[in-house]
Amino acid sequence: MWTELDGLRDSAETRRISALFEADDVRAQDFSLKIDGLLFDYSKTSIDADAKAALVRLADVASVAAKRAAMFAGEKINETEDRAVLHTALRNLGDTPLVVDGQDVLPEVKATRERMADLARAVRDGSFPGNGKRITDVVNIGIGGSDLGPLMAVMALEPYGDGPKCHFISNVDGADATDTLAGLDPESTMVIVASKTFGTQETLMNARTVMAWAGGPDALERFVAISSAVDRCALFGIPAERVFGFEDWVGGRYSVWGPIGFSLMLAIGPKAFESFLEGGQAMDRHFCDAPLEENLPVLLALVGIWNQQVCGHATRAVLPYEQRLARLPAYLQQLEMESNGKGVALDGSSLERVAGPVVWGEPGTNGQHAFYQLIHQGQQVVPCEFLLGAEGHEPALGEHHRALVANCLAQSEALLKGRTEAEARAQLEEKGVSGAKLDQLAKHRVFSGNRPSTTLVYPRLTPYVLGQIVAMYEHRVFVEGVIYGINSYDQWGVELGKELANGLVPAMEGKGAPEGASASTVALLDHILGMRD
Ligand SMILES: O=P(O)(O)OC[C@H]1O[C@H](O)[C@H](O)[C@@H](O)[C@@H]1O
Repeated sequence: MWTELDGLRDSAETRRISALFEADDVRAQDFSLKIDGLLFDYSKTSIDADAKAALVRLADVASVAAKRAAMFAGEKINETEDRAVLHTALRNLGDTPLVVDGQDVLPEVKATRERMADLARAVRDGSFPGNGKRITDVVNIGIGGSDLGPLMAVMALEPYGDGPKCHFISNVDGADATDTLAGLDPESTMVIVASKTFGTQETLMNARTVMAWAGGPDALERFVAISSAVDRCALFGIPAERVFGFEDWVGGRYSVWGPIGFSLMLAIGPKAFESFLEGGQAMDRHFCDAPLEENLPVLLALVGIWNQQVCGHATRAVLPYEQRLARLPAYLQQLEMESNGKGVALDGSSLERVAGPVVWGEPGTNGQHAFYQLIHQGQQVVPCEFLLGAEGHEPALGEHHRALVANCLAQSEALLKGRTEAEARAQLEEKGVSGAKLDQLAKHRVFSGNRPSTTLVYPRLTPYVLGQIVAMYEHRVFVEGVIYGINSYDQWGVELGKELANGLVPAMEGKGAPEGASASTVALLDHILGMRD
C-alpha cells in the first residue's frame, strides 16, 4: 500500500518547494482548494502532481470512501468498544432517519437539543431559576473531551457571547477550583457537571468541592448534569429535568456538538449554537460528497501523511493567527493524539509505521516571539498549519488585523524562501560589517527555507465557521486513522495511569507504597510525605 509513496521519498528529499513554484505558474491555484468560504492552501509543501496522485491513490486503496460511508451509516467501526461512531448525528439537523440497532437516533438527539435550548433560553432571559438571583456565571466541571471542546469554542466565539460568563474547572489540582470560584457568587452561578462516564475521578471530586462551595445539596437546583450514564447523575442528586444524556456512540473528544456543548449554548444562545452545528453539518456534506482529490479533510490528512511518512517530520504545529483560537491547539492535541496515537492496527497487529504526529502550537503572533526560532532555524523541520481570518471582529482596530495578517503571511513566506548566505552577507555589508565578523555573522543569519506549511483562510470566525473548522479536523483524524488502519475512537492508553493513581492515593494517606511500586516512586513518595506538615 505504501510502496508508491515510499518510492517518492528520494525525489521529495532533494526537491525545493520554491522550484515547484518556478516550474508552475498556477501552482498556488492547483494546490489549493476553495469550498464554502474556506481557502486551504497547501502549495507551500513539497507535494507535486505525482505526489498528490499517489496520496489520493493511497486514500483510495485504504477504502476511505467505504469506511466513511460505514461511519455515517452508524456501523460499529469502533470495534474495540463495539460502538458506532456517530458524533455527526449530533449536528445532523435533517429529518432522514438514521437507524442504529434498529432505531432512528435523530428524534432523541433533537428532543435533547430542544430541552437544552429551553433551559438555555430560561437562563439567558432570567426566568430560571425564578425564585432566586439571575444566573450571571456558569461553571463547567469536566476534563478531556468534557472540557476542551466547550472551553475552546466559548473562547473562540467570545464576540457572540451575550449570555452568562462561562468558567471551566478541569484539573484535580485544588488550585483550579479555588482560582475559578474566587469572586463568583454561588447564588448566581449555574454549575454543569459534564462527564460522559460520570465516573472520572477529577470531575467527581471537583463536583463535590463545588457543591460544598455552593452551599451543599440545596444548591443542586442550579446544577446541570451531562452524561451518557444518566443513572449515575441521579445518584449525585441532580434531578432528571436538568440531566442531558447522550449515547455511547459519541466519543468524548467528539462531543462538543451535543449536551457537552451546553456551556457554549448558554454563552452564545441556542440560535448561534445551531449555526455552529450547521457549519459542522456543511463540512460533513462536503466530506461525504466531494471526490477525494477535492475533499478538504482528505487533503488535510494527506498533507499530514506526506509530511510524516514521506518527509519524516515527527510533529506538526497548529498556529492560529486568531487569539480567540488560543485553545485550539490543546483541543486538537486531544482530538488527534488520543485518536491516532496508537501502536496497533484494528486487528491487534503492530503498526509498521508510526501513526499520528505530535501536535502542538500557540496562536500567532505570540509564538513568533517564543518558539519560531526553532521552526525557522532548528534542525528538525516542523510542518506548520496556519489558520487566519480574512476579517476580525474589531473593525475599529483594523490596524491590528492588518498587522496580524501580514505577520501570518510573512511567516509562511519566510519558511518557504529562507535566506541564503549570500543574501545575509549582502545585508550585513550594507550595514558596514566586514572581515571575519561578516563571515561569522552571516552564518547565523542563514535560513534554509524549504520548510512546509499550509494556510487555512476563513472569512471571519463565526459560529458557522468554527463548526466547519472543528468538523474538518475531526474528519482529518478519521482519514488518517483509516489509512493507518487503526481505531481512532478508543483510548486504552489513558487507563494504566488511572489505575496506578488509584493505587497511590492510599499511599498519600500514609498507608505505604503499593506493592510492586518502583524504587524511584517509593523514594519520591517518602520525600513528598516527609516534606508535608
Ligand atoms: O467525560 P468523561 O467520561 O469524564 O471523560 C473525560 C476524559 O477522560 C478520559 O480519561 C479520556 O482519556 C478522555 O477521552 C475523556 O474525554
